[in-house]
Amino acid sequence: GLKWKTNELTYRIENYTPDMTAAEVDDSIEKALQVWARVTPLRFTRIYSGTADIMISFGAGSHGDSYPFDGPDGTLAHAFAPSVGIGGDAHFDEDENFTFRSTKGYVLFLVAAHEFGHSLGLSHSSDPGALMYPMYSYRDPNSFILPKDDVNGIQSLYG
Ligand SMILES: CC(C)C[C@H](C(=O)NO)C(=O)N[C@@H](CC(=O)O)C(=O)NCc1ccccc1
Ligand SMILES: [Ca+2]
Ligand SMILES: [Zn+2]
Ligand SMILES: [Zn+2]
Repeated sequence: GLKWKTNELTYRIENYTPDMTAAEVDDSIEKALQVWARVTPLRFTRIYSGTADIMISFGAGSHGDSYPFDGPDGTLAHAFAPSVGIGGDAHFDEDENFTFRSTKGYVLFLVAAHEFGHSLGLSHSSDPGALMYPMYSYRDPNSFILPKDDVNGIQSLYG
């Protein structure tokens, strides 16, 4: 579907990557959701069992859907547009090295923020400075500001 019909969404972290501590994964996911919550009426509540709107998991190769991952690099993650079932879910390629703040590997916060853009209904942007640009580029997570193109995109759906 195009967008969520409600502003109150739930998420669940189903498993963890061994690349980082659980607390670092939790913080990365929370901060990535806050990126979008800050510029929309959307609110995210974490649940620890059952089915959430946004189910978050790490897996390598074939991992339970029709889109197997491809080993190190290439595809880093994917997420499904809003809908029932797999809609909204975000899967991260465990064959990547995810990091908390380091430039070595891929910063989970940045990848997750990009994926949650898809989970909320955004497609890729042609603006090279946009978070939703197709290719990962490192930005300091501590000073990250959502680019205008992404603000416009999400507010056109949930403004
Ligand atoms: C066709 C899809 C499944 C490719 C996939 C993606 O866009 N996922 O949202 C992906 O992992 N793209 C790579 C780039 C590539 O495969 O060429 C990427 O870096 N995505 C994560 C990303 C992109 C921009 C900012 C932050 C993170
Ligand atoms: Ca990969
Ligand atoms: Zn998947
Ligand atoms: Zn993408």
